[in-house]
Amino acid sequence: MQYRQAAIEQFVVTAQQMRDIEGRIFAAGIPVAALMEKVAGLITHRIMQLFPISLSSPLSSHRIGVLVGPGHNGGDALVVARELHFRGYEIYVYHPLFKQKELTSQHLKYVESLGIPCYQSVEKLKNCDLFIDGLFGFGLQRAIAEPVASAINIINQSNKPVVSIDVPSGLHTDTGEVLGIAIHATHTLCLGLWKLGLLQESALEYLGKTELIDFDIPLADIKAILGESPKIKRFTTQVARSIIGKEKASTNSTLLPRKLVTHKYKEGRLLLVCGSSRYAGAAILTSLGARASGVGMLTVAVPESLKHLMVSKLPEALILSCPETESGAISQLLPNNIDLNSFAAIACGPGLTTDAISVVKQLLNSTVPLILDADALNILAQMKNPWLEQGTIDKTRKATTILTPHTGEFSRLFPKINEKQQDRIKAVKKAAKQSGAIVLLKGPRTAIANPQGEIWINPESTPALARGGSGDVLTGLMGGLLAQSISREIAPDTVTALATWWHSQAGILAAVERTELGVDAFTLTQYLMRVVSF
Ligand SMILES: NC(=O)C1=CN([C@@H]2O[C@H](COP(=O)(O)OP(=O)(O)OC[C@H]3O[C@@H](n4cnc5c(N)ncnc54)[C@H](O)[C@@H]3O)[C@@H](O)[C@H]2O)[C@@H](O)CC1
Ligand SMILES: [K+]
Repeated sequence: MQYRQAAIEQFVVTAQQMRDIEGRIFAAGIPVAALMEKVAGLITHRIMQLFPISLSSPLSSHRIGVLVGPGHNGGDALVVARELHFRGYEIYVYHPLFKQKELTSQHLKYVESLGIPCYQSVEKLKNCDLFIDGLFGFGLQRAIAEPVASAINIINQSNKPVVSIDVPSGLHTDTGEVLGIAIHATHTLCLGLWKLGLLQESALEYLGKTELIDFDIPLADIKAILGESPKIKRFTTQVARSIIGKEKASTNSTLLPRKLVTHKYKEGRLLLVCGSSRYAGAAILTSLGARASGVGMLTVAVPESLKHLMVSKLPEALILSCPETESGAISQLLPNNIDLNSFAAIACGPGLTTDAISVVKQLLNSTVPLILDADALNILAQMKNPWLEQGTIDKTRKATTILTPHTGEFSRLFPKINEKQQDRIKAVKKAAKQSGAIVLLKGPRTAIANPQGEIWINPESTPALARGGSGDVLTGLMGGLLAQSISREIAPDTVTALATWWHSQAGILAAVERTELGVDAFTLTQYLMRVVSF
């Protein structure tokens, strides 16, 4: 993949950043109208690919309703309307009574002069087969009012495909929040750079298939606004491949290829602390996740009653049987005389139950990179550890700490940060700053923040992963990758994002073959390796 394309797919902008970038290119000399022509030409081309006029079907199946708002989103839509008209599509325009921007108004005048029917009632478009939504883009400032609200409702009820230009009209460009009502698109063609709101969960059901239309904004202008190393990035497949590194010569910073001269301890030494007599399966799933990471040496600490089960399921792992509480949780790790600091990474939590409190305390005292998940997070929340509010967890521990909560665990850990707000990205950023840990907030668009405010967003996932045990697999996989990353100079937040991407891609792959109902957590572990055998 070209450098430009790879970079562009990672960048994420707010409406204001997009305005600032746009301001720079206009100031540099490109006329606004010229840019609109260029962008609309690219949109036209893409729509013709998605909805081609076939010679065998009558043209009437290509009646397109174009929804035109007052700003330049409406201007884009009018240029697309004009071009599709010339290419043989039957076009009908809806433009509610608005004071239009000058350029938009000129395009409307020309479209009308071509004899394209233009209406102020959306009812006139009821026979259209497809709609193009150019009501509002990143200039939407307030809730959508009548008559546009009713028009959007009618379009949504039509069950016809809708292609939204830039963002589905009605969504807030930054938070993805619905301002009154929003278009339910089947396709969103995002212009130039990914808008932050399209990565927020509140937007997901409105977006349909999303793609970026790159219109050649110079990288220098993007970097002038976002900085040399932008704070918020999408963790794309290309980023993942560059870290896994199968195709490159070993640079000491990729997982593959392995060095010819190596040994198991050099390839990561991981300790998993998981399971209880009540949740034995969690220990198995976590371990199978770790196995798929390729980690050199896996040690799993479980309550003694699980030892035989674990040995039978994971013959390659060293199983440490630990004394257990009456409830069947691990009571302590120490009697095994293990030196916690000899591990490259530790992952703790799945199936632990909250009775394993002394174990979590012991692990927090280690100086090894530590992932805390599931019950380890609940224990941490119960401990009301002041670190969580003083931004010092990593400094106090003297090693990286990664917290991987889902929504419920997040609100227990960080009760003062209201994650139920629309903006999960802001919430995870605050949590990382407040605790000093790397925080991963799970969901359909998992976000990972480090204490410096750098954020990775996983841009693709599947609801097939909304299933018990799926998170345990992630913890194991992440642990295995973290253990291998230590000698490879891969930043821990990048490893966290890589594990998230890998886990989602395995879910997507499994769901394609088995439907979204067929991806139980054990099956998921069987697909992990296939993600990287590209
Ligand atoms: N940023 C770029 O580089 C480019 C942007 N272009 C297009 O321009 C769009 C942005 O254009 P604009 O800034 O004109 O913004 P919009 O087209 O999103 O609309 C802004 C207009 O809507 C009005 N408005 C806002 N909220 C309203 C509401 N709730 N009810 C009624 N009226 C409301 C505003 O007063 C303003 O007139 C982008 O989304 C994209 O489609 C492209 O033409 C080319 C390149
Ligand atoms: K739109």
